[in-house]
Amino acid sequence: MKKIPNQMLIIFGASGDLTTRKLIPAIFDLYKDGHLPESFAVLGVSRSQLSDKEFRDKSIWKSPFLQKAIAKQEDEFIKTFAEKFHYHDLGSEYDRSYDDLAQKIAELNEQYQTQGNYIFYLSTPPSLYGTIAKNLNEANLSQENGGFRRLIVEKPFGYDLESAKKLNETLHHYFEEKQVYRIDHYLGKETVQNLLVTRFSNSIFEPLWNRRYIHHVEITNAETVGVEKRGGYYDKSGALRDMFQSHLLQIVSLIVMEPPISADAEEIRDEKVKALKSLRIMKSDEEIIKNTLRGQYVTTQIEGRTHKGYREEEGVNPESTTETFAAIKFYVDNWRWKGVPFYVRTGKAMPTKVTEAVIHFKTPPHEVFMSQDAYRKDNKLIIRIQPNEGILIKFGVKVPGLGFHVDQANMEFYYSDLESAQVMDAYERLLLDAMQGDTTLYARADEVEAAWRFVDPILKCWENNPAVNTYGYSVGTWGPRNSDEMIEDSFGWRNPGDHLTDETGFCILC
Ligand SMILES: NC(=O)C1=CN([C@@H]2O[C@H](COP(=O)(O)OP(=O)(O)OC[C@H]3O[C@@H](n4cnc5c(N)ncnc54)[C@H](OP(=O)(O)O)[C@@H]3O)[C@@H](O)[C@H]2O)C=CC1
Ligand SMILES: O=C1O[C@H](COP(=O)(O)O)[C@@H](O)[C@H](O)[C@H]1O
Repeated sequence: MKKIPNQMLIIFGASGDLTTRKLIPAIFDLYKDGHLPESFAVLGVSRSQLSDKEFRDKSIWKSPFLQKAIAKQEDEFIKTFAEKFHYHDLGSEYDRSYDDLAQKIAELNEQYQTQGNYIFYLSTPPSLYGTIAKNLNEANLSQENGGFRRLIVEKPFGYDLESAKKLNETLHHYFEEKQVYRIDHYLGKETVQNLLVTRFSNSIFEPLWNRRYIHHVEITNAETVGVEKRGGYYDKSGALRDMFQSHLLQIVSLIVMEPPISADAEEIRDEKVKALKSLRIMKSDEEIIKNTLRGQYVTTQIEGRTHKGYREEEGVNPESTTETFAAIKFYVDNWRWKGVPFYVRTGKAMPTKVTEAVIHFKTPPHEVFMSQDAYRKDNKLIIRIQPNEGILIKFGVKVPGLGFHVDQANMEFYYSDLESAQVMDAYERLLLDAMQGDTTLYARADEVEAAWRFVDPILKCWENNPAVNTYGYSVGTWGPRNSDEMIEDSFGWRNPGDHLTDETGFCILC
């Protein structure tokens, strides 16, 4: 691993949920695993008035998200970690100027010898991203004179194509593109990255990876939880913006892209952009309504217990039409994928938490052998992104005994079986990359815009036709029942783990 330069991480929105729940535990893991540079400091910035001690107590010593990890360490070890954390408030009415902030940063830079290398992490409401970038620029904090200046921007990156473009323009006013790191935590997941390696380091897959051999591609992202405490945010977003536009289209781009000429960040991102640009944009409402479906979870009784419906969640409009489930069928208009349907669905309050991509291969051109009744003739490659990260191939084998009967067998690989299997948390990996200046796993401006270009007409159509193709679904189900009918040739969706009853959870074999 490259030596990581000394630096300071300045988190805007330091008193918020994401910082406490994800960022600080990720920084702690980096510290524990010896990945932090020799000189490193964190400066938390928000409006709340907190002393350094109060900030450290809230986000480290008393953080529910760190208790397990710190219980395993000596107090002295945690103390050294906590002392790297400082806090600065911008005043309850934003009345403290960024010159004060610049002064504070300069003092810490001196104290920690961070060599003027700063990463600014924007974990505030997105409406503030532009203002913060502007203020940083005016306080001479965005200019790379001596040290590096990087800006990590959290999702959502825009609300639609127009706002994403505007945000890009604004950021480019104050920071150069190479300084901007748009985070998509799915790219930090080991199995998402493994999609690239599986495809481009195995000559057994790549020759089959095209319209001649692939029948269709299916991607499922399911969560058991509802919107929890994020109802206010989610009600303005919905599943299409929250998951599909960002995380799921990232997975699509890795499945669709052409081989990059090297593992260089720009080469990979160029290919991903090309992939996203080749998604066929649905132009008419008629086409969109035919190829998309949305749902909202409704109040459900399960074994005598009432589970809240979406409209009853805190922060949600009781008449909301925001979708908590979305399923989209689309095509990719290029040489490799012409005519291959892609089916992607995402939903909350579903039976299990799972994200996987399934490549369904075409059946052999001529049936020579007799199949078992339940045998599905298509070979499948299942890439399990979470949980039980791994890969599975389903293929036909002879049933022992007389005749030539075929049944389906599995060949599988689990990450957990690797000896050195320590899967880094996505935020840990992505922070480390930003600290090293590696943008490969961050989204580029044109990539984000290409994704919005595909999603925008669907959003507009759904907004103009709130009742069309919208269905309720019970908590703990795979979304609206008619979503199965979307998939041609009566394949239906693969509902992993559906028939599994044991308590060990489900595996990719199911
Ligand atoms: N929470 C999550 O799981 C995820 C969140 N995100 C994104 O991360 C960002 C933060 O989300 P989350 O932590 O949940 O939000 P919260 O509402 O919990 O926190 C927002 C933070 O921003 C601070 N803040 C508000 N105004 C300013 C300002 N002018 N300058 C500096 N800080 C300010 C708030 O503190 P104060 O009031 O003290 O100023 C608070 O610390 C959002 O863009 C969200 O979409 C993305 C993926 C997942
Ligand atoms: O970005 C988001 O992702 C989470 C799901 O992330 P995962 O790593 O647990 O799969 C989702 O719950 C949230 O709504 C969304 O904003």
